[in-house]
Amino acid sequence: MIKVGIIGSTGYAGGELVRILTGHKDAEIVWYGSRSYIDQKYADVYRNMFQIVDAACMDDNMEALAAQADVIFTATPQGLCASLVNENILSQVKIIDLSADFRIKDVKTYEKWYGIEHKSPEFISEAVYGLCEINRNDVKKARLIANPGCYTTCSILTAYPLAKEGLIDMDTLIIDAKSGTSGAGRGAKLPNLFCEVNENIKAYGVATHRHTPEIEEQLGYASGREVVLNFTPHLVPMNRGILATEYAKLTKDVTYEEVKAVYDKYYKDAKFIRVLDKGVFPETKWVEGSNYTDINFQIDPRTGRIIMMGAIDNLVKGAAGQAVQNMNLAFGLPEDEGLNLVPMFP
Ligand SMILES: NC(=O)C1=CN([C@@H]2O[C@H](COP(=O)(O)OP(=O)(O)OC[C@H]3O[C@@H](n4cnc5c(N)ncnc54)[C@H](OP(=O)(O)O)[C@@H]3O)[C@@H](O)[C@H]2O)C=CC1
Ligand SMILES: CC(=O)N[C@@H](CCC(=O)OP(=O)(O)O)C(=O)O
Repeated sequence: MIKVGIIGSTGYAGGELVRILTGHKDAEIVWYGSRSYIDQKYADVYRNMFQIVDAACMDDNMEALAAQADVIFTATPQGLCASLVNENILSQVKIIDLSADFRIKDVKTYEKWYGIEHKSPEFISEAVYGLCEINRNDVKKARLIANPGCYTTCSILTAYPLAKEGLIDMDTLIIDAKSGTSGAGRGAKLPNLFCEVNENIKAYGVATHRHTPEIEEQLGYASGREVVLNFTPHLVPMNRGILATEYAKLTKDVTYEEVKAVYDKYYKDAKFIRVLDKGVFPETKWVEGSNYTDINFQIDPRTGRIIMMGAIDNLVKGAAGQAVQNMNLAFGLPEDEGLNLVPMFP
């Protein structure tokens, strides 16, 4: 049994980790970390866990937790994991960080976009970017895994095969993405109040969103060149889900079948990626509650552009599901253990 500690178990991403790991046959949660609910029953924080989780919440003492666990998930605000991790901890336990602390390889870029000082830059280079479908082999050997962001997971997976094969002109790539409000976490924030979000759609972080450099960096590795792109996120009145619509000029004349073959080349064995049938486009409802990424595309011969679309559940493939997928890989388990979550509808 893998002993799991979760720092930040009382947030939305942490709560989803608890939900998924409760059904994982090879994992046992030994630490329900919290800042605000220490010593209170976890099931009082999330009543869906009544009679399922009996434990009380604990603090964020990573040193103490490292002595008890095989893996620690940090589902905490930006900067916290970097401030807690050290060599002694990493020599005892694997860490899967759901925040952005170890995602971006250039510390100055991280500090610029996040506006905070990085407290343990010495571990950035060894951290593996945990986008399982792309970095599967490195994840298996990693002791520190940087779980990708929700917008980034969806945006990168949607464009990755075409970027890798040089089929799209990276200078023309534009990503328009929409997210449900759980993406902003459980903490009370004025822009996320019911009256601000309900019956409303709004762009935010325009030209400044912190996922921009993460997407640029990863698609840069894929395409073998520097990528600078426009990424515009929107908040939509739903609980979960991300839909990314991406536009780029094609570098050559290609048919539907040729592009489909490129997606199949990269994803045909990827359990959690579903390239949809011709003319069927991703919808957030069809992936909700699951670890799937649904993808499809449409060539527009009139403009010479391709329109690519991807949908995920931000809390599952965009956070906790992907984190568990990373854990499975890192511990030599089947990649889908505990993750056979059938999408729910309606
Ligand atoms: N929501 C999403 O869709 C996604 C989130 N993420 C990332 O996951 C992380 C968590 O996000 P999310 O769950 O949405 O956020 P929430 O605001 O819902 O939860 C934050 C969690 O962190 C804990 N926490 C806050 N401050 C501290 C602290 N100083 N010390 C210890 N624990 C602390 C909170 O504890 P308590 O409640 O007990 O005070 C809570 O458990 C973030 O880095 C986020 O960027 C990544 C992908 C998707
Ligand atoms: C709707 C909403 O507010 N979403 C969050 C992204 C959540 C996420 O995945 O981002 P990280 O893992 O990088 O924190 C945002 O825009 O900041």
